[in-house]
Formats: sequence, structure tokens, C-alpha cells
Amino acid sequence: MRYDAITLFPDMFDALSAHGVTGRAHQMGLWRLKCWNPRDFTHDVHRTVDDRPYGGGPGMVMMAGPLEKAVRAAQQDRGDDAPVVLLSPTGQGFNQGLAQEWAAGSGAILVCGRYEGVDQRFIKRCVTHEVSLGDFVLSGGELPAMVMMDSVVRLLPGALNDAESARQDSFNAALTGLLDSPHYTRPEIYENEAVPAELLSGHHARIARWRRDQSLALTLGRRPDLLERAREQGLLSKHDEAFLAGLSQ
Ligand SMILES: Nc1nonc1C(=O)NC1CCNCC1
Repeated sequence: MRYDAITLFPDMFDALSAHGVTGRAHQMGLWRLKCWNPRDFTHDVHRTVDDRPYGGGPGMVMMAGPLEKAVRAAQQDRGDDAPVVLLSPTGQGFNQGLAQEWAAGSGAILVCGRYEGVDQRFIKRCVTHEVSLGDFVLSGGELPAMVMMDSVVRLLPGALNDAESARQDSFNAALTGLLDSPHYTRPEIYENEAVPAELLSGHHARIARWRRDQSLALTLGRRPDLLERAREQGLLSKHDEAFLAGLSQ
């Protein structure tokens, strides 16, 4: 899995390649990252990568030339036809499904915009996908790129140790489209509040049922849209539906 980041701030990506699960996976060679700075593809003394918007308006726009040269250099270096993904609020929404789809691939070239945006002619010539982290405006595409890479890398075989991957596979309600159930750890009593008895029972079926019911209740309350999607995808059992019906009475 190789990612190429087109970015004015390559140092930001140390957060991913040097720490935690993604850092360990990087150390293990499960994924690679190479950054390309558009400033290195300029030829003027000021190394200009942005300019004022035609038609007026606030802020600056990233110029097409340095961006395209950086993308072409990354493509040449990769030698494949990897997707060229522009991180942008106007893109397709990122979610776990897209993370799983990307984890089955060989990586991508991630274009991290800054300023007000990027020249549309660069998008038309080079970009294959526009993807959004969510409906909010950030200062740059680097954080969305890192969030997306994190969600993909942790799905790669070997990235999580056995305990982590067991949790990832069997209990992670997020993978089934529901919100995750609450978590508890020692001490058993904290500020006079005890851990739910079901979790102390040692009865795995009861524990799984309790967790599933908690996920269903949380999802119904906070993200009914996700619950409906899980229902449409046939992910809710008769027991799930009976539990939900009981909540609505
Ligand atoms: N939300 C977002 N999901 O992906 N990118 C997002 C974003 O806000 N990008 C900024 C938009 C303004 N120009 C600088 C980049």
C-alpha cells in the first residue's frame, strides 16, 4: 500500500508514519508514504504556488501548474494508475465502506489543498476522485488525508495485533454500520459507579447481546439514518428488531 501526498506541509505526515498503529505498520513495511511539495515544482524566485482568484473574492487559489507537475512526478515514481484524490468539502463523503474499499487497493495520490481551493483546470486534468471528510471547512487537506489513511492502514492484514484485530472483526459495530457500544475497564467501581453486571458475567453470549442492544439503542437515538441503512442492508436480526420495538413502546 503506497500513498503519495501532494502537500505544502510534508512534516505534518510524521504524525501518521511515526506514531501508534500506523507508525508500527509503517515500520513493518505494510504501507509507504512519499510527500511531494508543489513548491519544489516552481521556477520563480518566490516559489509561487498560489495567486488571486479570477472574478475577485477573498483569499487565494492554488495554481494548476505546480500541482500538476507534482502529481505527474508522483505518477512517474509510482509507475501505476493510482487514483488521484482531491480532499475537498465538495467531494463524496468518506466512511468506513470507502476505507474498506481503499484497503483492498494499492493506495492513492492524495492532493491536499490549501487556501480557498485549487484551480479547476488542475481538477479537470488530474483528479479522479474528490472526497470529503465532512461538512466543515478546514485550513488544509492534510488532516483529512491523514484521517483517511489511518482508517485504511488499520484494516491492513498485520496492522493490528491479535487482540486488536479480534475486537476489530467481531465487536466493532462500526463495521456493521451501527454506533459502537460503551466501553469499561478497571476499576470495577469508579466514583461509586459500577461496571454493568452483564460485562462481569463471563457469559459471552450475554455480553455480546448486551453490546449489540447498546449499539442499537445508541444508533436509534443518535443516528437513526445509520439504523435505517443497516435495516435496508439486512443487517438487523429478528432479535434486534424485537429489542428496537421494545424501545419504541
Ligand atoms: N472538509 C474537508 N474534507 O476534505 N477536505 C476538507 C476541507 O475542508 N478542505 C479545505 C477546504 C478549504 N481549502 C483548504 C482545504
